[in-house]
Amino acid sequence: MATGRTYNDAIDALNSLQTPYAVIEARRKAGIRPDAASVREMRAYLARIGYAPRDLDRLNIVHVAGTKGKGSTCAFVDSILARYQQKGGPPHRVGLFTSPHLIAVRERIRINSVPISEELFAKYFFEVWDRLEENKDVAADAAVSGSKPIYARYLTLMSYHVFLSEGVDAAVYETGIGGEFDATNVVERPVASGISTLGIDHVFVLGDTVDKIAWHKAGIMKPGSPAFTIEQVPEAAEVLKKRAVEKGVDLRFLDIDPRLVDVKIRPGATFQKKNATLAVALAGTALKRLDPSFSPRPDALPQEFVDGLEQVVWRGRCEVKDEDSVVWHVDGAHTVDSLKMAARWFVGECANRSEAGPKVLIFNQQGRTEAVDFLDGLCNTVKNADPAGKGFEHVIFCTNVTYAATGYKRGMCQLSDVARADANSADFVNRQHNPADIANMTQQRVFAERWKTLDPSANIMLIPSIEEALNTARSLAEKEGEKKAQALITGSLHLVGGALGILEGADAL
Ligand SMILES: Nc1ncnc2c1ncn2[C@@H]1O[C@H](COP(=O)(O)OP(=O)(O)OP(=O)(O)O)[C@@H](O)[C@H]1O
Ligand SMILES: [Mg+2]
Ligand SMILES: [Mg+2]
Repeated sequence: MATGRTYNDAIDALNSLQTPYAVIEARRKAGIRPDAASVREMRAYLARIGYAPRDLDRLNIVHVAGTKGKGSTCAFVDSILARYQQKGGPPHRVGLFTSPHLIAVRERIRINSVPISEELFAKYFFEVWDRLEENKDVAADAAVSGSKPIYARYLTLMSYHVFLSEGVDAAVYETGIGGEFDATNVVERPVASGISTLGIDHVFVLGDTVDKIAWHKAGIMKPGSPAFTIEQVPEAAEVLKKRAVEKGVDLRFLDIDPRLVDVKIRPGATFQKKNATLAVALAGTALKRLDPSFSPRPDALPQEFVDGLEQVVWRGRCEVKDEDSVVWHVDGAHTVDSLKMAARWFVGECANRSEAGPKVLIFNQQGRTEAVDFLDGLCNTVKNADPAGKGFEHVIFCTNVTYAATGYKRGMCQLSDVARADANSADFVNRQHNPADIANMTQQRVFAERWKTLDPSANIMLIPSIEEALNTARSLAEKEGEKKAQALITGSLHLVGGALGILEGADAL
């Protein structure tokens, strides 16, 4: 264990808790999945750092699960609550816990919408670390005696300590994977639970059909707490209803809130209005809990809600950055359905721009073999939207390594590089992928083969780093001349975080 106590030391210690690729593979082969023991273990860790689940009641937690739109919904709720906090509250301090991060791990734990500082992160990280060390045997569960929780669980545990120590009185929690067995599911009495759009993702852990996935997500509903969801595909809706009845939970299916009609939600697409609808219901329930006299007019949203929804900042989703020769469209979609949404959004943006030049795709996915099936919808959505049936002229498949020169050191690095990684890059360290696949661009080659069958006229390129991918797009654009190239950067949040870091430099966070 590192001897120092700096932010950098905290990040190194945290990275040592990542499950290595070899272990993930071994578990997958043995068919080991998270189960009820996961939440039991989280409770035991919570006890070791000095809290009982009922202590979490002080946080007035809004808990959100879903396949897509969790983070966006949480960001909307946070932004609405922030308007009340800024007026003097309640709430007086708002916590936000999300995953994954784009640029720095601190992004996952925010107070009043701002990522906690490096100093606070280091302080609370090591307080949790020390308590775990000191109370090795306090846990009722033998499985966790003496051990440390893995990466995502450690951050979840730490977030409770941060929020409780900092006097947070309303906290918004995004689940990591699933719900029933997720680390965030130690909360027993949330103020409200929200389930965003359900679809297919994390098939190994959650199952390969929407009903199995819905079962997991429904696990965040708790008796005594209202639950909300939006329109779902029938198989998912059925499971949610059934589990709500079993648990005795009042689950409401919300149609798009008519009060949003004049609210400028960005992007103005239906999926985002669903996220906003869910957020309005969740924030309203939280505010009512904090202040029983809170009773907004039924026919119009309070100004604080409108401002919160219109002014939300949620980086890496549907972002446009206009440069001299390229307009970058940046979206972290990484499932079949959300990539279709992202493609539709991109096409809409291009259509609004009279000077739109050639279309360029920069795509990365790492580690998920099913990702090759993400490409069909992406390719066809763009082709079908073009009157001449033209898709992307240039298609770049890159790895998730950020920089060309420093390679793995700044990117998703190998175990041996963890110690050498510098302050900023350590947030990107990822031991969960096979380094050989990245070096050989194995997955990118599979993508290229598929794209050739989808669109034989496309100019397909394999590029080893995000930095070089962006530079390639720029030089293609300059060659093409007067019309600005329209680039879509999508497929993974690692790609999007890396790209924003390069495009914005030090200002990225
Ligand atoms: N309700 C939705 N339905 C379908 N796609 C969505 C929805 N909301 C967002 N998306 C798409 O998914 C992307 C990721 O959104 P968001 O970060 O809110 O999802 P998430 O559930 O937090 O995903 P993650 O698995 O990355 O944590 C967005 O950029 C957008 O393209
Ligand atoms: Mg996910
Ligand atoms: Mg998320």
